[in-house]
Amino acid sequence: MEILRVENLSKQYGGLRAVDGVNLSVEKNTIHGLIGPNGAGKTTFFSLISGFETPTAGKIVLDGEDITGKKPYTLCRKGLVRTYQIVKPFKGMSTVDNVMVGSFVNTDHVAAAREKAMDSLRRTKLDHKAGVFAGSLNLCEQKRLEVARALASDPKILLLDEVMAGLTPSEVAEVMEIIVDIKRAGVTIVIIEHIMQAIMSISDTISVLNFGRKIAEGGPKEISTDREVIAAYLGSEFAQ
Ligand SMILES: Nc1ncnc2c1ncn2[C@@H]1O[C@H](COP(=O)(O)OP(=O)(O)OP(=O)(O)O)[C@@H](O)[C@H]1O
Repeated sequence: MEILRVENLSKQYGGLRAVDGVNLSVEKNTIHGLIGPNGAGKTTFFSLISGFETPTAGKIVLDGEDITGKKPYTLCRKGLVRTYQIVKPFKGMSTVDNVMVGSFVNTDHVAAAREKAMDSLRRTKLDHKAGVFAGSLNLCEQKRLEVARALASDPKILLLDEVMAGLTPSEVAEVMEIIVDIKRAGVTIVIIEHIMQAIMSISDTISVLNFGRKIAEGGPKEISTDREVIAAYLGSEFAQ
């Protein structure tokens, strides 16, 4: 069953079409990977879906409702939330207080918000760091904090922007496990990631963007052998 549909989505910056007529459908309770070379339009695509940018053309439908042009806060209340490529915790606040910022989307009660935050920290294996300043967390912990904060708002669909970038292989494995657990708990995930081995092993479906256009879509096996995808990443001589 479909949870998110994007029709002919486009974003033009001056003469540049960062996202160019993309059609895409995300199935409920799946992990949908979004890959493509640098500058392909992946982050812009996320910004359009999550309401941080307004599309030049096209339509975004969440659970049957047209959400095109809706603001991030409204979308968050409807269950669509994103994380950022660059982590920005409130460094002078504790880890749990950072995560409570997400909880307050759905509750005004401090005790309930704290409980939700602690639950999110357990799911991201950060509960032992609840009381420390977020500024003292290492990169992997800060990335998990971003995920915990998003989870605390109780999303139906979670957009993850490069949550594994800059991590060691064992940290990548740990984050992969956390993401699969989140899916198992019933959350649909759309994920941008450059680490191929990670995206290939956790995604149910992968869409490939290149110069703002969707050039391929399918299961990991199909994508890894697609000539156009190989050409986009490695140069056309490799696809011959
Ligand atoms: N606010 C903006 N104004 C003008 N051009 C922009 C803006 N945001 C993005 N772009 C351009 O749009 C194109 C797509 O950028 P985007 O960041 O979405 O790509 P990406 O696939 O996320 O890349 P990366 O993998 O490097 O993060 C790039 O050419 C970029 O320079």
